[in-house]
Amino acid sequence: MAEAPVLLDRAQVWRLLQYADLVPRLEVALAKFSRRSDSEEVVQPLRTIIPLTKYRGYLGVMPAYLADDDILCAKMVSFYQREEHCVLPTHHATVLMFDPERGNVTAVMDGTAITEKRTAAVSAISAKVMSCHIQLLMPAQAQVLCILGSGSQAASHYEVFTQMFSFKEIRLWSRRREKAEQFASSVQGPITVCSSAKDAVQGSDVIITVTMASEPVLLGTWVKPGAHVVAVGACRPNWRELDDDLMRKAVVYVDSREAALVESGDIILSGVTVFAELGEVINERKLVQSEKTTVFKSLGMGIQDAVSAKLVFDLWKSQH
Ligand SMILES: NC(=O)C1=CN([C@@H]2O[C@H](COP(=O)(O)OP(=O)(O)OC[C@H]3O[C@@H](n4cnc5c(N)ncnc54)[C@H](O)[C@@H]3O)[C@@H](O)[C@H]2O)C=CC1
Ligand SMILES: O=C([O-])C1=[NH+]CCC1
Repeated sequence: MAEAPVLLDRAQVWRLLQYADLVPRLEVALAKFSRRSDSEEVVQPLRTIIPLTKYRGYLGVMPAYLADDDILCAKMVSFYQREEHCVLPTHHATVLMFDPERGNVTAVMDGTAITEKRTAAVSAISAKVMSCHIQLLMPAQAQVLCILGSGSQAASHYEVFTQMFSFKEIRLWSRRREKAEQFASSVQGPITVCSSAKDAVQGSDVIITVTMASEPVLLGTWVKPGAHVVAVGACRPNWRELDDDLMRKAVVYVDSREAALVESGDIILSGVTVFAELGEVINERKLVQSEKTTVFKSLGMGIQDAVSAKLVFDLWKSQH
């Protein structure tokens, strides 16, 4: 009989998952993913999405297998478009880890914390990894960071971007100003709440969009040439966060080409061509066009959850 799975709640996952450990593992996983071609080393089907139309929600199922690392994992994530004043969370996720040899479940853990931290870490990698190459995706003298949205992803992005980079100024805009003010008063650092997205964006070097919007919240005319945009929301083929103008003038990077062409409204509806996967840049198969405005369109991948969950589980085992 297999042992009962270990159960790890949000607080345990949050405590164990530290960016300093997570970022290098995600870089390796992104690189492996973009070398996948016909290999069985990384198996990650497109996620299955079940629409929950009457609740304006979706359930995503995200399995992944990394053969060399012996990681077999599946995340289930639900997400909802809530009314502006609704206080219910918009995302819930659970991760199951399996023993790939025997097939039994070894751990069941909170996947919401994993989703928050791994997404933010990958966004930071889009800025950091490319700045390790001679060409910079992130402007070399980046001084102003702008965050549009003030929810869970805004918080994790704020955390990792302030740990990994030194911005002189951080601007925050949210459609509900009081939420942005609450957020700003809960963190340390040079943060200013802006009254409009345009005010927050103009002159910013790095712009992160972390909203549940389905229409553009970021317009190309506001964006400083050469800025780096990290587009994290809009994960449905008919949702947008960025307008056509921005998409068409930027060089576009993604986490997964297959997913981008099926799930990203910003890419599908603007008709732009994806220049590279982030993993292709890490593998030095694609260069970064530093003088141009760049967009990293993130959708989230099962392998990111898998390496994060493995890290959490290994740390938990080492302490028990
Ligand atoms: N790329 C990835 O790997 C992942 C992407 N996401 C996406 O990131 C985005 C943010 O997620 P969370 O912070 O967890 O959500 P959240 O619900 O905690 O925060 C959402 C923020 O968007 C704002 N917002 C909602 N509707 C808006 C609209 N129409 N216009 C402007 N702002 C609006 C809210 O006021 C709030 O500030 C979502 O689109 C989510 O699906 C989430 C997880 C992983
Ligand atoms: O990767 C992920 O978990 C998600 N991407 C968009 C919503 C949830």
